Amino acid sequence: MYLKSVTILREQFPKKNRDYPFTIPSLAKIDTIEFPRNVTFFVGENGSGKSTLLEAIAYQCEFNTGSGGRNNYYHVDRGEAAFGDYIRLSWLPKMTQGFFLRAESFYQFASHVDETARLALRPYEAYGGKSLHEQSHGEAFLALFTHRFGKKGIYLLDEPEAALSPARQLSLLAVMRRLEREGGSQFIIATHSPILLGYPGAQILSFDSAPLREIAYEETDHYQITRRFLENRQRFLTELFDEV
Ligand SMILES: Nc1ncnc2c1ncn2[C@@H]1O[C@H](COP(=O)(O)OP(=O)(O)OP(=O)(O)O)[C@@H](O)[C@H]1O
Repeated sequence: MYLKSVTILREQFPKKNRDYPFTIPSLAKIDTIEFPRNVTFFVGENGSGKSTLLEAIAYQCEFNTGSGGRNNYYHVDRGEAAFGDYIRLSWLPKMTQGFFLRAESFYQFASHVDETARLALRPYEAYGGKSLHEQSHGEAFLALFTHRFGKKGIYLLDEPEAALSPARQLSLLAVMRRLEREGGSQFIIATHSPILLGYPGAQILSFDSAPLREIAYEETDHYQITRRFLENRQRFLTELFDEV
C-alpha cells in the first residue's frame, strides 16, 4: 500500500465555488480520505462524484488522465481533471509506477500504443503480444491487467467492468489478488460491479453519502439489488413493472 490519504484543499477553492466540481455532495464536506487497505472501491449512484475524485488522484500521480501511466504522452479531449488541483496525496512510500484506466478513452490509449510501437523493439510485450486494437474490448483490458500491470504499482481503474464478462471480472479479481500478494500493489477502483466489490477485505467508500463514508459489501445497492433480483427474478420484475 502506497497512497495513505487524500487531503481536500478547501482553502484553495475559488471564491465563487458554486459550480462543478465544488458542489458534489460526497466531496463537499470532507477534509481527508484515508486508504488503510490495498484495495479500495468507490461506489455510488451515477453522478455521485467517483470519477471526479479518481481523475484528480490520477492527475496528482502524473498519470495520463485519458488513460495510461507517467510515460504515456498523448492528448484526449475528455482528459481533464477538474478537481486535480484541489487535493494533496500523502504517500508512504511514494509510488510513481502505475496506471489510470478510463474505459471511455481507452480507444485513444490503444492508438497511442500503436503510435509508439513503431519505435519499439518488442512493442506489444506489455499488451499480450499484439495491438490493443486487434483485441476485443474485454481482451484488451485483460491483456493490460495481465501484462502491463507490475507487482509494485498503484492502479486507478474507472469502471473496468465496462468491457468485462462476468468470467473476465473474476479473472481481474485473480490478477488483483496476485499483484496484491506478490508485491503489495494498491488498487482504487470506481465500479458498479457486485462481483468486483466482493474482493475480500476491500475498503468500500460510498459516494451516496454526504460526506462519503465507508460501508460494508452487504450494505451496497449493488449487492442488495442483485441479490433480490437473482433470488426471485419473477417477483422482482412484476413489482418493478407494476410501478410503471
Ligand atoms: N466536466 C463537467 N462539467 C460539469 N459537470 C460535470 C463534469 N463532469 C461531471 N460533472 C457532474 O459532476 C457530477 C459527478 O460526476 P462524476 O463523473 O464524478 O460521477 P460518477 O460518480 O463517476 O458517475 P458514473 O457512475 O455515472 O460514472 C455529476 O453530476 C456530473 O454531471
